[in-house]
Amino acid sequence: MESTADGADDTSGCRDFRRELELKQHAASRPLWVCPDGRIVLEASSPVYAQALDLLVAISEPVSRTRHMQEYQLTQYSLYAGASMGLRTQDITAGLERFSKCGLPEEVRAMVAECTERYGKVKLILRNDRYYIECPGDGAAFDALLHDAQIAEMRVLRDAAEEIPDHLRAAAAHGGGGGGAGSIVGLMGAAAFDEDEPSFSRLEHRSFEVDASKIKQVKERCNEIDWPLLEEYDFRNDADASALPVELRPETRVRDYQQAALGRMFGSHRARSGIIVLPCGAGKTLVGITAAATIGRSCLVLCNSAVSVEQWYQQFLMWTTVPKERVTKFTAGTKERLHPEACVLVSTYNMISFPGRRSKEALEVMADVEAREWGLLLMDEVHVVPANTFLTCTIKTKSRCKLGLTATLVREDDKIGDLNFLIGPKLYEANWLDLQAKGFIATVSCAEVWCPMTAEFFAEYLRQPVAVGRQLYAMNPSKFRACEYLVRFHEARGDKVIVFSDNVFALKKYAIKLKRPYIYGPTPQHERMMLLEKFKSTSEWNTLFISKVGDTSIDLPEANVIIQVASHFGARRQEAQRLGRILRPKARFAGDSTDPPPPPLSLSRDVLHYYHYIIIITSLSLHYDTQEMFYSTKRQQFLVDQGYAFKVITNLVPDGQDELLYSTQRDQLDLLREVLTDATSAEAQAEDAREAAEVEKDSGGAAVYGGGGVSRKRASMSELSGGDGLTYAETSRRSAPAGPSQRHGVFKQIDKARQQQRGGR
Ligand SMILES: Nc1ncnc2c1ncn2[C@@H]1O[C@H](COP(=O)(O)OP(=O)(O)OP(=O)(O)O)[C@@H](O)[C@H]1O
Repeated sequence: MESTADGADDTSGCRDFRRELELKQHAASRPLWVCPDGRIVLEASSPVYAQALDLLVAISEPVSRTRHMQEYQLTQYSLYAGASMGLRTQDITAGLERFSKCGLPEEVRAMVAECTERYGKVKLILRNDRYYIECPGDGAAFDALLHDAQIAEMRVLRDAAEEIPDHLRAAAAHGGGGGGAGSIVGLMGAAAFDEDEPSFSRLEHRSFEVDASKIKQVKERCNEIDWPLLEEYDFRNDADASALPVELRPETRVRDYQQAALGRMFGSHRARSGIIVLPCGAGKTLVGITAAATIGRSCLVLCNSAVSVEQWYQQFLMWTTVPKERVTKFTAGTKERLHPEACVLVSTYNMISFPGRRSKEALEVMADVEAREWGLLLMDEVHVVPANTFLTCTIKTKSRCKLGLTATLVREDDKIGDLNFLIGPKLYEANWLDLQAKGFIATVSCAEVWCPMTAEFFAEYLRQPVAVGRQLYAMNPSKFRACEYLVRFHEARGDKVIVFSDNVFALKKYAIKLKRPYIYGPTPQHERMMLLEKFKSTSEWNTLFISKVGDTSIDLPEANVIIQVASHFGARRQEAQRLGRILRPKARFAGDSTDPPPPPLSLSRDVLHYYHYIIIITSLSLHYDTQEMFYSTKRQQFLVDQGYAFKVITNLVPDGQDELLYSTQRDQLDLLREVLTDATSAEAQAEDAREAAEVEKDSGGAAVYGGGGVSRKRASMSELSGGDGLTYAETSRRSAPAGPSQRHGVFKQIDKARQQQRGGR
């Protein structure tokens, strides 16, 4: 490899760090490679893997977590999260130094220092309907904010004495406040009791009030001047909010990873706002409910769809002792008034942010929602909510603490940064493979089935416009036969199969030809319920064809096989969500049952296995990728990064399967004619439009199906994780962990210095 003087290799994007990093003694027993650009590689086989992982989860973003090697990236936000959990600069550098095979690069030290010294030092507190900025014990932060002209405009000037909150005033009376209330903005020197420190140490609580209607601007400005706000709620000392009578039921057992996630939220005996990331089916709902029960104040839950509202409602009653009358729903179909005392309200993002005219009942509920100071705002599936809807919800509701829950902290619309900004840092992210190994989520085999296009379809594919091309690969006879083969194979094993097709035309054709039921947007609710019930509880139908309405609003706990025949573009989240449909292990395998976790996958018939197939059309010659291969690779990226290896099956259907449909050339040509006539028909197009509208409605306007913006390039470790020697080398330009524009200032300065050095040579 040709590399430049500083080790950078411009052609491959790789860098050779040998000159910069020197191996330490006993390097082999240390698990980390820490690169000067903040990338960290962790060896999963190390005996101190678990300890090193704990540190990395707290301070970095996972990029790729394959079975043997994992890659992480230090970012501004990840270090912010670490600092907000109480990790000090020296804790982080000492931890990295201890586990690193080489001396810690100066750049990394500088970045850790710069980010952690400032983050977590400025807090935004809601108290008695007023927002305060507090800088406990940090005079530099306080001075910087106090002297900032833009923040000065958003301050609220009141009488200084009024500024001191009751609990601090009481503390001051008992403990003797240090310093005096000095400035016109109510500078306080009151002492506070910190539960973290049993010695009752006194902290200087410098604070001032800011305009509640300008919170977004205040946050933005604080970010700009590098003093980001941390939202923390001292719920134990909140005498103003009435208590919610809620406790977890004695039989509720919170799993260890759920506890670990909650530990990150409540580590300082206060509630930190932020995001918890757990795989689908790992029990985010119980995590949210436990957080609500811990805070014990009014809680507003926002979800994506009415189906999720119902699930949250039921689970609140199932896991906790909260009186039924204290839990209400607010959806298009159910508009219950809030309990006048502390309560739980479950609603959708759309209901809260709806800009149009509302019914009288809805107006009344909304007035209650807006008037109340919520102890906790729980936001489910935060990664899918459109940025504006999200912003409106956070502005319309006043909450002391916000918790976002998600399975996939990836978006195709480049808005992930907004979540950090509007909710808070990521508090915890579970490792999918660890939960799989413990039996909490199912062990799934993933495979990409490659089917070469038949010659006649390929000739048309090259000639036809893109939209028709899509129908040609969705309806290709070789794909159809692969699907039919898999359906029959798995049905014969007693499996329950879901076939996903985003292409309505193909969905109907497949289902009708194979004589299996299908559900798509226009399927009436009662028919959906009937079909799902039959699928779940009888052996009459073991395969169900579903369009993308199944991504968000249909609960399919019985399925253990997913086959994907046609998908829209390259949304990584959608892929993960679909896999999530089968991740919930069936009762006998769940990690909290007394049964042992499932054995490693084999094809024995007495064990329930989970399969995720993606059938894609390849070009005849395999000399170039079809568009479908291109998008499929992009879609898999997230799962590959979670450690899933996709096996490639190139010869799925054995010879002599003549009983499969479209086995003769005549049948195939008939199909081609049918596709060419129907695919371009106005009816097919109208159908697609109806489907899109239906999905939009079901998901509460939250469907984000990404496309473009993809570049093919050699990626990091996920390249190595493709099954059977295949490399998965595509990554989204937008999702690349540390592109130049996302890099921290320290790295930018270093890059600039390097460029200047090079220029000078
Ligand atoms: N601690 C626990 N003990 C027993 N069962 C649990 C526990 N936590 C979660 N579950 C069960 O696991 C299943 C999945 O939980 P939940 O629906 O909250 O998952 P999720 O993470 O929200 O998944 P998705 O993203 O697919 O909605 C549910 O049946 C739930 O009751």
